[in-house]
Amino acid sequence: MIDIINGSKDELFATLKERSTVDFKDYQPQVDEILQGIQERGDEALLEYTKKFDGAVFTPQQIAVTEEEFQGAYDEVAEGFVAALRLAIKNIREYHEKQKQNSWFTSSEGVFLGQKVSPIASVGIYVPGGTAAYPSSVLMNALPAIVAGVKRIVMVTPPGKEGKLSPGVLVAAKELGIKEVYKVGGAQAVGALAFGTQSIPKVDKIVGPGNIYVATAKRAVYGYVDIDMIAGPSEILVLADESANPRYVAADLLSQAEHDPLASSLLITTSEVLAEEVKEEVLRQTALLERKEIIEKSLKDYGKIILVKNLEEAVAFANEIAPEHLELCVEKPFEVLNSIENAGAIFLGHYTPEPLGDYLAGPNHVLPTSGTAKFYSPLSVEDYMKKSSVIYYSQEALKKVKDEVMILAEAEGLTAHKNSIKVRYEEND
Ligand SMILES: NC(=O)c1ccc[n+]([C@@H]2O[C@H](COP(=O)([O-])OP(=O)(O)OC[C@H]3O[C@@H](n4cnc5c(N)ncnc54)[C@H](O)[C@@H]3O)[C@@H](O)[C@H]2O)c1
Ligand SMILES: N[C@H](CO)Cc1c[nH]c[nH+]1
Ligand SMILES: [Zn+2]
Repeated sequence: MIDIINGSKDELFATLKERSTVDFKDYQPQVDEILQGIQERGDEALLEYTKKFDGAVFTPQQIAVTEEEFQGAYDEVAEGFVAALRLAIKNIREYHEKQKQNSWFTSSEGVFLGQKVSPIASVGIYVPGGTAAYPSSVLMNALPAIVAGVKRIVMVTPPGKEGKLSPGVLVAAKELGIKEVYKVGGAQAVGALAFGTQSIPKVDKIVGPGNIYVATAKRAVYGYVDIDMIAGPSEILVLADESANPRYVAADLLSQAEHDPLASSLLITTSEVLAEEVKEEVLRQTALLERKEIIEKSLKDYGKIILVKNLEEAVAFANEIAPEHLELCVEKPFEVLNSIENAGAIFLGHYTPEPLGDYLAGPNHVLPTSGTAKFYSPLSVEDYMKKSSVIYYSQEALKKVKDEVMILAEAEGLTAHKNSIKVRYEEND
């Protein structure tokens, strides 16, 4: 169910290209119609689409999660869940605290310059919930916003047929103090956050991963609001030499395959023996897992084992693919790290499985996918902050540079610009 390719780049890149073009254009018309419905009819359309795509029937008053629903969720989560969540919150918060940028200012001879950093006022967080519920994505999206100081954090996530949200997702929101949670998902939720409805006031920015409908909607509303990035279906690339354990490698490949039929799981290895063993292990372990159908589809279409001659070739492949997650299951991972240029998150050694990063190591699990790690970075505190330049010149300091400013304005033919300098010295001279 997972093919071995012998060093041929072409076959691999053709598959990846096909995957990255399973794309927006096929879904755009339907998503545009949904967004237009939300823009024109607000809550009425939101409730209609929630019924159509999620099977949940609400009145406008039932969209927002109530305090009773938050409290009830604590009774439903498994033993140990809240303690595990609190450890994850601690690690993720500590990691993101280090990303916080401060305002800075400099001054000399009547000139005061600086950069004032402020949080974005309101942010909408999309927490996926179609085929699985993601309490961990609540933490990954909200904690950097909290660290940044965002005042209004709004969370949306799709309800199940009976109109309920996952208790784990609700507990995660409650633990972080998020009060505004709405039971809507898909493109209609993105539309509600971007344009506002009678029940959901609009936000300034929308963040968070989701399926192709969510990603297409985020792209479409960019400009009405800001967005973080298009974090699409999950990906893993394991780069392994003969020191790797085939059981661990197979398990890590399967961990991402279970997210989505469009997820991609790749192994690049220098060892033919390992390639064969991983192939067998993948079959053996899949039989023991629950989300077999998704895994089998994802591996059939986007699972590959690539045999290469040496580690240099493997690294070149990895940099070209720019995966969301890159595991370096090699004897000397820290040496290989130096040559990695493009990856959302890099996991070193045989005991740093990707799911550790998904849940509680500390770094963010919202990462660039589909090769966009060549230019995008993981979701971070910076995504929730904006900067303003600060400029002060004294009368004397302006006098020193007035001629140069007027020459530059003149060169652009902008006499009103020149005049704004000139009037100050006509009056005072
Ligand atoms: N990068 C990350 O950090 C990260 C984290 C978690 C999940 N993910 C990814 O997020 C995705 C989650 O997808 P999901 O589907 O489970 O949840 P989702 O919440 O993204 O999507 C579910 C919604 O899609 C809409 N929808 C479904 N079928 C539709 C249709 N035919 N027409 C219109 N709308 C439709 C529905 O409104 C539904 O509420 C997966 O691809 C997973 O890999 C990524
Ligand atoms: N691996 C996903 C990002 O691609 C994140 C996640 C959440 N829960 C489990 N995994
Ligand atoms: Zn995952």
